[in-house]
Amino acid sequence: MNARRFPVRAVLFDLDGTLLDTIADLAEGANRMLAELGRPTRPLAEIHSFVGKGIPHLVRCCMTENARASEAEIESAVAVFRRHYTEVNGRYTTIYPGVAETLDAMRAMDLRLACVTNKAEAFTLPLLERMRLDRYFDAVVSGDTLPVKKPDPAVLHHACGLLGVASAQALMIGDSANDALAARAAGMPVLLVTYGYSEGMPVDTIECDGLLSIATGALERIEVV
Ligand SMILES: O=C(O)COP(=O)(O)O
Ligand SMILES: [Mg+2]
Repeated sequence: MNARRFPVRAVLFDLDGTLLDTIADLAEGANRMLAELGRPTRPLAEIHSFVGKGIPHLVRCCMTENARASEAEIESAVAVFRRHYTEVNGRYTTIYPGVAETLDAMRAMDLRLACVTNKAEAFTLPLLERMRLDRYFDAVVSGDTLPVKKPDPAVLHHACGLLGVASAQALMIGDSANDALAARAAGMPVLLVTYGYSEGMPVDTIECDGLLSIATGALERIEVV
């Protein structure tokens, strides 16, 4: 049976865990931070479960999960993380299979494309350039573009405003509950990839409009209007 196609003029993509596999660089930045602060480093799988709500949240989890840290220590740890992550951002990052083909096909369909990420702008823009993905996007909304991040729907409305489309004419493609909740609240359909980072939650337990094992699967779920 064919799944329902969503009538769309734009597609909004999450970044970490959806377009790019960035976990090795995030874990390297986090562990360099922990080592500098004289704290035990953490396994990659644990850091994986901390990714999704932006850098301040990642650093807070690294500092407080089975450990203690004051607010002042967490705040200065964010600055340490940012210094290390600036050095490693993109070093071990890879593009997931099917992503470039999907973006090429969507551009050929005249869809407007945006990247909407909780990653801070200082890391998002150089990473998109380094991975040669910047050329696909008509708009990029990062974790510190607005005072709020996903799951707040304001970031998706903001991206649609930049693209000049109504939120109801856009499709969100992400990997976590932050993407799904933001899309639901913004009144747009959402598909989740099964290969990304979902904060330790099984992705098939997150309420959404469908799962994608590879990004190209999205092409069968849209109809350009
Ligand atoms: O920075 C994060 O924690 C996650 O970023 P994302 O929104 O691109 O998945
Ligand atoms: Mg993500």
